[in-house]
Amino acid sequence: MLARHVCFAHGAQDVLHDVSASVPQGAVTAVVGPNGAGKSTLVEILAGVREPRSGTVERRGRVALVVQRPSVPDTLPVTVADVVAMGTWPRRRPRAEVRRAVAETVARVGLAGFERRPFAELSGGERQRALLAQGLVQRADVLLLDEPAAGLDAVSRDTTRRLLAEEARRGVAVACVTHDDESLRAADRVIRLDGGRVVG
Ligand SMILES: Nc1ncnc2c1ncn2[C@@H]1O[C@H](COP(=O)(O)OP(=O)(O)OP(=O)(O)O)[C@@H](O)[C@H]1O
Repeated sequence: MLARHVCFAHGAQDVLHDVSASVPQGAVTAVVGPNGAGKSTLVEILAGVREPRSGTVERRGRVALVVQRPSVPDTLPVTVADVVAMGTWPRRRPRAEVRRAVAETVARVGLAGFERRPFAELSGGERQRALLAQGLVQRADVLLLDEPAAGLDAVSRDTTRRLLAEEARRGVAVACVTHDDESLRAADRVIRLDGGRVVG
């Protein structure tokens, strides 16, 4: 995946200035920089949920985006298994295969036994892991994540890093916004943003 000369404005103000960056297959790319640097905006543009004001994004294959944990109404009647299964919606698969993939992926993120729990009843870190599972179950060619380790304990952060490395090993182009030094060290490549520009 390749972004070329991307500019993006929230309202009248540009928050990304002439950003060019690549997210190659088979590698984990960390997207780092201070608060407000434009990391989430860049990931949303790479994912195609926002359109650049100018510049281009070249995408190959299917893209999965893992958003930061959303707040959900307590009464929202969806379970962990439902949230993960939503990741299978873009590509129709036989029901038995969906069930198997959901169970496998829930276990990969360490949530085995939580399948029937209402999503709204999970802790913040558990929700984040369910959303990671929703991204992984898609088996997309590009996996984009906005701070997947935010609020996770050390063991879960470690699991998340290992899962992203596994995805990269099977050829996925992984890009991950992070503030965490361990994730930065574990990444194969880095896109460093500051003030909406690529630096360093
Ligand atoms: N919906 C919005 N409307 C107006 N400005 C916005 C909006 N979303 C983000 N911004 C601004 O765009 C800039 C980049 O925000 P972005 O969320 O991409 O930064 P970030 O690097 O992901 O920050 P953080 O580390 O705090 O998550 C910031 O100055 C922010 O205030």
